[in-house]
Amino acid sequence: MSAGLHKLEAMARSYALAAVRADREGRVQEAISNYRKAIEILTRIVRLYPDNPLAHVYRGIIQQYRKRVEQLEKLGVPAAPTEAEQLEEWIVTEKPSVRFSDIADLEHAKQAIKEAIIYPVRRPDLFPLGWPRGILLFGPPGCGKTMLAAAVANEVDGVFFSVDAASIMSKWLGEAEKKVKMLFEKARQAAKSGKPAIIFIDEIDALLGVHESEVGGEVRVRNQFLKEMDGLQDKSNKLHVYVIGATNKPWKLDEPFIRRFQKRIFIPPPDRRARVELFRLYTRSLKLAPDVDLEKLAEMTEGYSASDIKDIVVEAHLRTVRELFEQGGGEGEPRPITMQDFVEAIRARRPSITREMIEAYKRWYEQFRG
Ligand SMILES: Nc1ncnc2c1ncn2[C@@H]1O[C@H](COP(=O)(O)OP(=O)(O)OP(=O)(O)O)[C@@H](O)[C@H]1O
Repeated sequence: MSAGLHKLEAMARSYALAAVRADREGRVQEAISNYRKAIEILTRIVRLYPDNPLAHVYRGIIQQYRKRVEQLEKLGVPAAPTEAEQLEEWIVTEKPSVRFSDIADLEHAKQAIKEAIIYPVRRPDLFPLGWPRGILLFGPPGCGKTMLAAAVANEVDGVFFSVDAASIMSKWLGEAEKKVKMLFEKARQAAKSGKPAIIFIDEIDALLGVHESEVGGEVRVRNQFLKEMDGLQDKSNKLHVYVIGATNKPWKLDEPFIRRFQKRIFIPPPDRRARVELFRLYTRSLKLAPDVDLEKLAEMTEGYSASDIKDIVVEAHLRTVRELFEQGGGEGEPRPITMQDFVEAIRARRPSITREMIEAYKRWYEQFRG
């Protein structure tokens, strides 16, 4: 008997037990939810393993649980959230406030994104051969991938759907596929109402999954995703739905996946000049002592990400605030931040990015330049 079947049966059993226990103890919502999960898994078992000798027993149990769920629902308890409502919880559709001008450096990435999204949104007539709908941002953590995606949505006055791939990979079999479908459906609806839709999927490599034992569940999520991407790319499709995927581990993506992201943009760690810009950006509203030399700080922070640099500035500033509370009772203003504050904040923090990481990104890019 397959390990997959065993695993499913064990899952079904544990939901069934939880459901019956909750039912017996009067916890109606919990009982309904566990019965439903047990039904879902048993249905899957029956579908995947129709020749299993216990299949007819499972069918009987499914019927029985369905009836019980109906009875419990009739007890007048508040309706459980619908599937659509549950699925909506993990999609963030906030309007981002970040703009390109808030992002230090990354000029080539900004330009590439303008050409891939902003120009086609504004003048689709200038792109008779079509344009890419999938854009992959890859590079070390904390260097602006999320910021860039949010800024694009803002610049085109679009609707921003931000999801984390790990949160799509729900532990309930089948649900992850539905989530992917629903995400694209919502984006298409938004685009039909006239606004460009930007789907941002962080850590997109997680969509490929790692647990092969889940009876093909992850393969189906991946296939659903590829199918949705193909739908967007269809030449006759004039809707402005774009998918921006971000990853720190592009080498985890397989070829069919990579192919759907026609545009691949490397988001590098900040170089010396960019680090000066970041220090300037983040110290803009702070009081600095005359000895603070931003060029020198940039020189000292090779290998630090943009996010690290922000944290260093926060820490240096915090030292002055801490002092004000510890020594001055919290009255008045903190003293200006000195070079020493920055140096100590840098010392207390390791750079997040190594030379080997950069080499690995470059090697990958050489192979899949887009
Ligand atoms: N180029 C940049 N200019 C200004 N601030 C930046 C830049 N890049 C990153 N930051 C700062 O670092 C934080 C984290 O950046 P962001 O979330 O965009 O990184 P990321 O590349 O998406 O990282 P991850 O892979 O960890 O999701 C931002 O909220 C911002 O404060």
